[in-house]
Amino acid sequence: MSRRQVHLGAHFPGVNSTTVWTDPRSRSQVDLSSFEHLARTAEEARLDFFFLAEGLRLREHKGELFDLDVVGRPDTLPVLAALAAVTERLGLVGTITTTFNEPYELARQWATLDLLSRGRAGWNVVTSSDAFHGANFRRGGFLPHAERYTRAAELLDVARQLWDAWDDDAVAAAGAGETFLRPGAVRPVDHRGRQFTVRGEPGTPRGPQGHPVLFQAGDSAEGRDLAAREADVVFTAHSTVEAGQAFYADVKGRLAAHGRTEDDLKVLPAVTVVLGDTEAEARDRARHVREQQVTGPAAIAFLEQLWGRDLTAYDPDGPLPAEDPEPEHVSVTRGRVRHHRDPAALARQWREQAAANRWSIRELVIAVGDRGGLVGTPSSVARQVDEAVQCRACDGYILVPHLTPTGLDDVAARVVPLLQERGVFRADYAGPTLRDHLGLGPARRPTTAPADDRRLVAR
Ligand SMILES: Cc1cc2nc3c(=O)[nH]c(=O)nc-3n(C[C@H](O)[C@H](O)[C@H](O)COP(=O)(O)O)c2cc1C
Repeated sequence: MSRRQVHLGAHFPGVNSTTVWTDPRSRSQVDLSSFEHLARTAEEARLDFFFLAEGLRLREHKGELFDLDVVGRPDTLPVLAALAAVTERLGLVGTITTTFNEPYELARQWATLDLLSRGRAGWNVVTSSDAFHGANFRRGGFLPHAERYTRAAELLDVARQLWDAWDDDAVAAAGAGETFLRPGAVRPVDHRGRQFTVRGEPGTPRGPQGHPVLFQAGDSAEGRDLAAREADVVFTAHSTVEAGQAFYADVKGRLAAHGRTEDDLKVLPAVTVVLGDTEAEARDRARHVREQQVTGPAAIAFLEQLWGRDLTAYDPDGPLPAEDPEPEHVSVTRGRVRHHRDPAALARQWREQAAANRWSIRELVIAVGDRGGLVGTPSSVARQVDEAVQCRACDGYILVPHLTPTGLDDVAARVVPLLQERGVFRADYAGPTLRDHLGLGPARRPTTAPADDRRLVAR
């Protein structure tokens, strides 16, 4: 039996604590040349797609803008549209929330990107984390967690109706015949739901993929259900083999209820990669990267997120605070997803870990914030990627470099050829569209409605 094929995406390292902006090789996170460099590198290596995250508000810490790592980024869709002009085959995937947008405008924008890129558009659907982001939008507050997913489901339903309203061959070939549109090839949409009312014919012709490839990132049961029902790819943070296998089994186990099979949904965790000529050199480099990511002030700010109070009097190279966090004050940081269910218990656990290993605050933060990632020689990293895919921990990875924009260069030059040699990664693109790269069939409409609100998507 042939080996399962690896899928790879390139995450633009624009913002966040993984990005090492103090490195002298770092360049702008907003300049077109940076996006272009990463995209061209990814395309030359025959990666499946380029990937952009979305952040709709600058993070705050203790009432001020959080300035210890990179913040501020351009809007997703114009960046992808610009990249469509400088790449030929690479998939172009971006994150856009369903919580603050309207389905008509999103369907139109994604269809436009799919047209401009000739079938390379992919939409990472997220529902956003908190009311802090909501304050920037006219909805003001925020939808409760479950309602965000109900809204996402209805929004996707409307978007699919809009994408399907034009037939593939609705428009006559230029210069042929007297009528521009084939009669009956564009049908009106008439949707009246709890969140949206949309009536009329959409103004944008159908893109080459029909529907853009749909990604989903959200880890709750509702998020996983949305992925199982609607998505072609799920983006996850479960990047270790053990956590990945559990996530993979869970999310793929949800597919049958929607008449779908394992191959219909790809699981792609975010992962960092650090290479060296020897294993020891790679480990040293990984350690150096972590030390650059976790400066002394960053370590203190990280602890303050759990303790919920100012800890700047503490020495980052000294021991952890002896007192416990006060739960009612927890979360002095806004705009970043954190799930500390029991801060006091976690603080105790960290204190014990630090004492047992003789770690300072900074060493503790370096250790507990480390998601593992792929560290090793090019051949050991290629083997790790291959094995993770064969043992169903994932279907590949979204690679998250720590340097903007050159962080993918070494992986592209040194690891991808080894994956090709192993017979698990394409030597060239098999087709022109992102659907082709991911081995996905034609765009489909979901066969089942959301369990909690079937009325909304009855058709
Ligand atoms: C791997 C991953 C990547 C995400 N990326 C983004 C992002 O770029 N922008 C964003 O607003 N939310 C992002 N999210 C957060 C989701 O929007 C979601 O709101 C959040 O995970 C809470 O939903 P949940 O309870 O279903 O996990 C991401 C989530 C995951 C798991």
